[in-house]
Amino acid sequence: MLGHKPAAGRKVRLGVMGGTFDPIHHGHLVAASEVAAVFGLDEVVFVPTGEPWQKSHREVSPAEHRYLMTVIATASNPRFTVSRVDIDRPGRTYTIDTLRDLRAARPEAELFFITGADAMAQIVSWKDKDELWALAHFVGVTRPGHVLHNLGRDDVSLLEVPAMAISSTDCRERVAHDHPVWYLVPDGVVQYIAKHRLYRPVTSGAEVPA
Ligand SMILES: Nc1ncnc2c1ncn2[C@@H]1O[C@H](COP(=O)(O)OP(=O)(O)OP(=O)(O)O)[C@@H](O)[C@H]1O
Ligand SMILES: O=C(O)c1ccc[n+]([C@@H]2O[C@H](COP(=O)([O-])O)[C@@H](O)[C@H]2O)c1
Repeated sequence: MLGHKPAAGRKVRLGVMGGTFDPIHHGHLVAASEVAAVFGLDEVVFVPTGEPWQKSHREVSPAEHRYLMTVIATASNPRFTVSRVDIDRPGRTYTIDTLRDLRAARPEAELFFITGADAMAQIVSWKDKDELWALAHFVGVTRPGHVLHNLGRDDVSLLEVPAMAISSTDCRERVAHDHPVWYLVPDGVVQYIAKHRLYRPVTSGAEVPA
């Protein structure tokens, strides 16, 4: 098992960072790192979405690209791991399934689902939302430009994390306009995006310059 062993007799504390990660950026990594430190997590598993149904208004990059970028971004941290549960499950991705699958795979672990302020505000629209709370402790983290609400629940924790005004949308737009994403995403992810020409406008054969 990756991650760190807990003290004898204590349950493994497993953070779960779900996201589309198109691409993964330093805002995701800082949020996970801060929650891990404050909640004494043994491991944080990053779970790239398969079909993120609330992002169906835009084209999402193939899951394998998003998965591999997540592996590259987390590789240097011994407490960070990546799970394929959401990308290997056919159909739309719902957190209720993510948490059930992780509970089945890691019955020894106590789960902490990490979510940014924007996603937190959307939870009321998530599938089977009333059943989520029994499966994991939810930790809402601050994000520049969004107000963090606790949904009126005592069992949800709120945490201020270092402010990283970065979004995947902004990273994609920067690449599309030939602007740098160095230091917004990990170096290996910059290279991966360039190597696979992700987020570049598609040029048809007819548009080859003279
Ligand atoms: N800069 C950030 N600070 C804190 N939390 C963040 C930050 N960026 C994303 N998150 C949180 O990480 C999780 C996954 O986010 P996601 O992969 O959708 O990234 P995103 O930057 O919001 O993407 P997009 O711009 O494509 O919507 C969500 O819970 C989101 O709120
Ligand atoms: O369960 C749902 O209905 C649901 C709806 C939207 C988002 N989520 C989860 O929220 C996390 C962040 O999603 P996103 O779309 O902001 O990248 C990710 O783990 C998604 O699977 C979950």
